[in-house]
Amino acid sequence: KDQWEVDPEELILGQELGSGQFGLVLEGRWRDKKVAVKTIREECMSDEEFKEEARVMMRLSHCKLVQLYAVRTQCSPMCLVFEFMDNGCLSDYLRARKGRLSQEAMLGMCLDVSEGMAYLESSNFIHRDLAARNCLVSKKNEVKISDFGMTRFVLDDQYTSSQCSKFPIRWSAPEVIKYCKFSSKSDVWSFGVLMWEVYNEGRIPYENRSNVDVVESLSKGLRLLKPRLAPDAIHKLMTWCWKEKPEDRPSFVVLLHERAFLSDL
Ligand SMILES: Cn1cc(-c2ccnc(-n3ncc4cc(C(C)(C)C)cc(F)c4c3=O)c2CO)cc(Nc2ccncn2)c1=O
Repeated sequence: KDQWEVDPEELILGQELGSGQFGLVLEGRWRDKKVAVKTIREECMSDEEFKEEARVMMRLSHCKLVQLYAVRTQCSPMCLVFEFMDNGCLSDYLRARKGRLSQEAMLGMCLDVSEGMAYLESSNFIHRDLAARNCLVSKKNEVKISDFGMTRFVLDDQYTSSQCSKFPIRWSAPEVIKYCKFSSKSDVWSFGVLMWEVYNEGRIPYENRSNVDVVESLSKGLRLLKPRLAPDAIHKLMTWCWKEKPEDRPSFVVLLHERAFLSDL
């Protein structure tokens, strides 16, 4: 028995949190902690490679990543036991607090995400779908990164090929849209869009444009406009994240040390 294998007796399942990408997500209790339990339907995830990956994901541990505590792979449906994030996903959180978000709160959210992403970057782990909808908010209003790397297990090719409707075009770097070339620098592009979401209180990027229009305007060098609430220094960082060439974009560790992010100023 792998030490990460959860003991079914220890896991108490509660009510539904949502129907996640791979199956139901339930509230639960595990070893006196409140948890979120993700059940994984076999038909929507390739089994073996996932088990191996689960061990990698459990080794990724950082205060700004949603922690994977344990997995149950020995019986179906497989399930993943995560730390519980009381305030749900960041996009809903932003929309619910529209008009009430302070500058400190918005800057803090961007800092939280850049810290978690700098850790993933240093672990050579690419998220592949960084967006406010894939970040979660804790009881203490900390933002943590969720579902990193999980797109690789999505069997539904509506998600995975960039021509299809469910592909996150509005968060994707040009080289991802054109050649599916993922890297930490393509995560940095997505982080720029996430900052835009935060300072636009959860609005959809390129709101009234179709995916085709978005791709076309990006190729002409057009970019998202500065959100009304964003200071110039933050907008400058966003546009740096949206440089056409990946090598011209900052790394997360460089972003972390940017003046606009140094909260001690
Ligand atoms: C850990 N966790 C997960 C969730 C939760 C619930 C339902 N779906 C999801 N999602 N959301 C998004 C998602 C996205 C993917 C991609 C492969 C990247 C496309 C893969 C997933 F597997 C999920 C998933 O499972 C989550 C996110 O994994 C909700 C929590 N908390 C709350 C609290 C209050 N209200 C609602 N949720 C929580 O603490």
